[in-house]
Amino acid sequence: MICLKNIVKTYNKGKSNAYEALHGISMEIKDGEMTAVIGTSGAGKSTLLHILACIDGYDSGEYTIDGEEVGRISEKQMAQVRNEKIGMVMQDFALVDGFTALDNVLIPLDFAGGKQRLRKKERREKALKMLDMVGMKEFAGKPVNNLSGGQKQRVAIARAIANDPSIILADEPTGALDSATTEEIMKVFRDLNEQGRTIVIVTHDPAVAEQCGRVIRIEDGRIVE
Ligand SMILES: Nc1ncnc2c1ncn2[C@@H]1O[C@H](COP(=O)(O)OP(=O)(O)OP(=O)(O)O)[C@@H](O)[C@H]1O
Repeated sequence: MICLKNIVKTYNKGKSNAYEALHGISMEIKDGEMTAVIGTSGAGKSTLLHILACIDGYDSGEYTIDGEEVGRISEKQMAQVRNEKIGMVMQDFALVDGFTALDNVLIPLDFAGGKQRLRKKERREKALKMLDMVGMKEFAGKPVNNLSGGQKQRVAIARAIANDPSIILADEPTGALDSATTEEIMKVFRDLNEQGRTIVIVTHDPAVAEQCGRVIRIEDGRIVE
């Protein structure tokens, strides 16, 4: 499903401060796999995740999702792939403070275009269903700034899955959480994986990596294990 062949990524390409962060990454992630990406600070984990998420481009190599080469499509098509196929979860939750949990989950549903677009009432029902899936339905009307870290991350996961993406990419999703809350959030990811979603989690935490079916270690911009 996800296939990277010899991906090279240089920051500040062509400038005096150019820095090659990925030196030729090749890997395959199959449908339904739950994969951890680990490695020391600066190894290139976030860089790789941003490429997978179609947030960042790359210099050379080939990246295909479901056989479609991402590098060859337009910016607009890339945004479409991002919206339809990928859900992102960040360490700092990236929720809109002051918005309720429900309104945060509604954001991707309100932005969805084309055949994915639902009517207003259906969008609300869908958002509530997503909150229910992560155990947060009863908090739907609460402003997210009044929630705990673990609750915020649940809302962020509900938002990430709102448009039914097949791939969930998470960048240190438990980095701001204590170990008990980390365990709860990992249970949410495992449940989503069991429902068939492909999950890639960048983490520093061995306890998180341990719960993934597969671990990819990156050092110095290369896969070493
Ligand atoms: N926007 C940027 N401009 C220049 N260099 C960058 C940029 N982003 C990252 N880098 C460099 O690329 C390398 C890989 O960074 P990346 O953030 O992918 O590492 P990481 O493994 O995610 O690290 P961490 O665990 O600390 O988040 C680092 O040396 C970093 O300094």
